[in-house]
Amino acid sequence: MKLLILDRDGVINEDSDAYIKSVAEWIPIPGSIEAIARLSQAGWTVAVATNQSGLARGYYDEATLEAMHARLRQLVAEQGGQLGLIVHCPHGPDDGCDCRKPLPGLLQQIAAHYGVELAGRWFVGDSPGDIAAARAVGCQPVLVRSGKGERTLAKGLPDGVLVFDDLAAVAAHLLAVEADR
Ligand SMILES: O=P(O)(O)OC[C@@H](O)[C@H]1O[C@@H](OP(=O)(O)O)[C@@H](O)[C@@H](O)[C@@H]1O
Ligand SMILES: [Mg+2]
Ligand SMILES: [Zn+2]
Repeated sequence: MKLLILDRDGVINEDSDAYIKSVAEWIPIPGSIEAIARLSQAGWTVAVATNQSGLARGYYDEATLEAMHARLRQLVAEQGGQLGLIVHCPHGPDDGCDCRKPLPGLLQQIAAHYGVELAGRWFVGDSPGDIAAARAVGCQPVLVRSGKGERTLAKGLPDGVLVFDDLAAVAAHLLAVEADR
Protein backbone atom coordinates (compact mmCIF):
# COMPACT_ATOMS: atom_id res chain seq x y z
CA MET A 1 0.00 0.00 0.00
CA LYS A 2 1.32 3.40 -1.07
CA LEU A 3 0.68 5.62 1.96
CA LEU A 4 1.82 9.24 2.24
CA ILE A 5 1.22 11.08 5.49
CA LEU A 6 0.97 14.86 5.55
CA ASP A 7 1.02 17.51 8.22
CA ARG A 8 -1.77 20.03 7.56
CA ASP A 9 -0.92 23.62 8.45
CA GLY A 10 2.00 24.86 6.40
CA VAL A 11 1.87 21.85 4.07
CA ILE A 12 -1.66 21.63 2.68
CA ASN A 13 -2.87 25.08 3.69
CA GLU A 14 -1.23 28.35 4.64
CA ASP A 15 -0.30 28.53 8.31
CA SER A 16 -0.51 31.49 10.70
CA ASP A 17 1.13 32.24 14.02
CA ALA A 18 -2.40 33.30 15.01
CA TYR A 19 -3.70 29.78 14.24
CA ILE A 20 -6.15 28.84 11.52
CA LYS A 21 -9.41 29.56 13.35
CA SER A 22 -12.09 29.39 10.65
CA VAL A 23 -12.89 28.01 7.22
CA ALA A 24 -12.32 31.50 5.85
CA GLU A 25 -8.77 31.45 7.27
CA TRP A 26 -8.15 27.99 5.80
CA ILE A 27 -6.44 28.78 2.48
CA PRO A 28 -4.83 26.03 0.38
CA ILE A 29 -1.18 26.44 -0.53
CA PRO A 30 -0.96 26.76 -4.32
CA GLY A 31 -0.62 23.33 -5.91
CA SER A 32 -1.36 21.35 -2.75
CA ILE A 33 -4.90 20.30 -3.61
CA GLU A 34 -3.87 19.24 -7.09
CA ALA A 35 -0.90 17.34 -5.62
CA ILE A 36 -3.15 15.33 -3.31
CA ALA A 37 -5.57 14.62 -6.17
CA ARG A 38 -2.82 13.48 -8.55
CA LEU A 39 -1.27 11.22 -5.92
CA SER A 40 -4.61 9.63 -5.07
CA GLN A 41 -5.34 9.12 -8.78
CA ALA A 42 -1.97 7.34 -9.01
CA GLY A 43 -3.01 4.93 -6.26
CA TRP A 44 -1.57 6.68 -3.23
CA THR A 45 -3.48 6.85 0.03
CA VAL A 46 -2.91 10.33 1.44
CA ALA A 47 -3.55 10.74 5.17
CA VAL A 48 -3.18 13.76 7.46
CA ALA A 49 -1.73 14.08 10.97
CA THR A 50 -2.26 17.51 12.49
CA ASN A 51 -1.83 19.20 15.85
CA GLN A 52 -4.84 21.37 16.65
CA SER A 53 -4.06 22.92 20.03
CA GLY A 54 -6.31 25.80 19.02
CA LEU A 55 -9.14 23.55 20.17
CA ALA A 56 -7.72 23.28 23.69
CA ARG A 57 -6.97 27.00 23.64
CA GLY A 58 -10.59 27.75 22.75
CA TYR A 59 -9.80 29.51 19.48
CA TYR A 60 -12.27 27.33 17.52
CA ASP A 61 -14.35 24.19 18.09
CA GLU A 62 -14.51 20.70 16.64
CA ALA A 63 -17.38 21.66 14.32
CA THR A 64 -15.26 24.40 12.78
CA LEU A 65 -12.33 22.02 12.39
CA GLU A 66 -14.58 19.48 10.69
CA ALA A 67 -15.88 22.21 8.37
CA MET A 68 -12.28 22.98 7.35
CA HIS A 69 -11.70 19.31 6.61
CA ALA A 70 -14.97 19.02 4.66
CA ARG A 71 -13.75 21.94 2.54
CA LEU A 72 -10.40 20.22 2.01
CA ARG A 73 -12.11 16.99 0.93
CA GLN A 74 -14.45 18.89 -1.38
CA LEU A 75 -11.57 20.66 -3.12
CA VAL A 76 -9.65 17.41 -3.60
CA ALA A 77 -12.79 15.71 -4.96
CA GLU A 78 -13.32 18.58 -7.42
CA GLN A 79 -9.84 17.76 -8.78
CA GLY A 80 -10.83 14.11 -9.19
CA GLY A 81 -9.02 12.81 -6.15
CA GLN A 82 -9.82 11.73 -2.64
CA LEU A 83 -8.21 12.28 0.73
CA GLY A 84 -7.78 9.49 3.27
CA LEU A 85 -7.91 9.59 7.05
CA ILE A 86 -7.40 12.87 8.87
CA VAL A 87 -6.36 12.54 12.52
CA HIS A 88 -5.78 15.45 14.85
CA CYS A 89 -4.49 16.11 18.34
CA PRO A 90 -7.00 18.39 20.10
CA HIS A 91 -4.85 18.84 23.17
CA GLY A 92 -2.71 21.64 24.49
CA PRO A 93 1.04 21.47 25.16
CA ASP A 94 0.49 20.85 28.89
CA ASP A 95 -2.18 18.15 28.58
CA GLY A 96 0.26 15.26 28.62
CA CYS A 97 -1.38 13.42 25.75
CA ASP A 98 0.41 10.88 23.56
CA CYS A 99 -0.84 12.23 20.26
CA ARG A 100 0.63 15.73 20.12
CA LYS A 101 3.56 15.94 17.75
CA PRO A 102 6.53 15.58 18.30
CA LEU A 103 5.08 12.43 19.83
CA PRO A 104 4.20 9.86 17.14
CA GLY A 105 0.69 8.99 18.36
CA LEU A 106 -1.07 10.47 15.31
CA LEU A 107 1.18 8.54 12.94
CA GLN A 108 0.51 5.36 14.90
CA GLN A 109 -3.25 6.00 14.70
CA ILE A 110 -2.97 6.21 10.91
CA ALA A 111 -0.87 3.04 10.70
CA ALA A 112 -3.38 1.17 12.86
CA HIS A 113 -6.31 2.41 10.79
CA TYR A 114 -4.77 1.08 7.58
CA GLY A 115 -3.15 -1.99 9.18
CA VAL A 116 0.32 -1.12 7.92
CA GLU A 117 3.79 -0.51 9.30
CA LEU A 118 5.21 3.01 9.40
CA ALA A 119 8.87 2.20 8.71
CA GLY A 120 10.15 4.12 5.70
CA ARG A 121 6.90 5.85 4.90
CA TRP A 122 7.16 9.53 4.10
CA PHE A 123 5.76 12.05 6.57
CA VAL A 124 5.72 15.55 5.11
CA GLY A 125 5.78 18.50 7.52
CA ASP A 126 6.98 22.04 8.06
CA SER A 127 7.93 22.01 11.74
CA PRO A 128 10.57 20.39 13.96
CA GLY A 129 7.83 18.43 15.72
CA ASP A 130 6.86 16.83 12.44
CA ILE A 131 10.43 15.71 11.85
CA ALA A 132 10.75 14.38 15.39
CA ALA A 133 7.48 12.47 15.18
CA ALA A 134 8.59 10.86 11.92
CA ARG A 135 11.97 9.87 13.33
CA ALA A 136 10.35 8.42 16.46
CA VAL A 137 8.62 5.71 14.42
CA GLY A 138 11.05 5.20 11.54
CA CYS A 139 9.18 7.27 8.98
CA GLN A 140 11.13 9.18 6.36
CA PRO A 141 11.00 12.83 7.51
CA VAL A 142 10.30 15.24 4.67
CA LEU A 143 10.42 18.99 5.19
CA VAL A 144 8.71 21.48 2.92
CA ARG A 145 9.84 25.10 2.80
CA SER A 146 6.24 26.34 2.88
CA GLY A 147 4.56 27.31 6.15
CA LYS A 148 7.16 27.28 8.91
CA GLY A 149 9.56 25.24 6.78
CA GLU A 150 12.09 28.00 6.19
CA ARG A 151 12.18 28.71 9.94
CA THR A 152 12.65 25.01 10.63
CA LEU A 153 15.43 24.82 8.05
CA ALA A 154 17.18 27.82 9.59
CA LYS A 155 17.31 26.02 12.95
CA GLY A 156 19.22 23.15 11.35
CA LEU A 157 18.01 19.68 10.48
CA PRO A 158 19.04 16.26 11.75
CA ASP A 159 20.60 13.90 9.22
CA GLY A 160 18.39 12.20 6.71
CA VAL A 161 15.63 14.78 6.27
CA LEU A 162 14.55 15.27 2.67
CA VAL A 163 13.72 18.88 1.71
CA PHE A 164 11.32 20.06 -0.99
CA ASP A 165 9.91 23.48 -1.80
CA ASP A 166 6.30 22.45 -1.22
CA LEU A 167 3.81 19.60 -1.44
CA ALA A 168 3.52 20.00 -5.21
CA ALA A 169 7.26 19.29 -5.47
CA VAL A 170 6.95 16.26 -3.19
CA ALA A 171 4.15 14.87 -5.37
CA ALA A 172 6.04 15.56 -8.58
CA HIS A 173 9.02 13.67 -7.23
CA LEU A 174 7.02 10.64 -6.07
CA LEU A 175 5.11 10.44 -9.35
CA ALA A 176 8.29 10.84 -11.43
CA VAL A 177 10.09 8.08 -9.52
CA GLU A 178 7.15 5.79 -10.18
CA ALA A 179 7.07 6.71 -13.87
CA ASP A 180 10.74 5.78 -14.19
CA ARG A 181 10.16 2.29 -12.89
O1 LIG B 1 1.09 22.03 11.42
P1 LIG B 1 -0.09 21.33 12.08
O2 LIG B 1 0.33 20.26 13.06
O3 LIG B 1 -1.10 20.82 11.04
O4 LIG B 1 -0.91 22.46 12.91
C1 LIG B 1 -0.20 23.50 13.56
C2 LIG B 1 -1.27 24.35 14.23
O5 LIG B 1 -1.99 23.56 15.14
C3 LIG B 1 -0.70 25.48 15.04
O6 LIG B 1 0.30 24.97 15.91
C4 LIG B 1 0.74 25.97 16.82
O7 LIG B 1 1.73 25.39 17.67
P2 LIG B 1 1.34 25.02 19.19
O8 LIG B 1 0.31 23.87 19.09
O9 LIG B 1 0.75 26.25 19.82
O10 LIG B 1 2.66 24.58 19.82
C5 LIG B 1 1.35 27.17 16.09
O11 LIG B 1 2.52 26.74 15.42
C6 LIG B 1 0.36 27.71 15.06
O12 LIG B 1 0.99 28.69 14.27
C7 LIG B 1 -0.16 26.60 14.17
O13 LIG B 1 -1.19 27.10 13.32
MG1 LIG C 1 2.54 22.36 10.14
ZN1 LIG D 1 -3.13 14.93 21.81
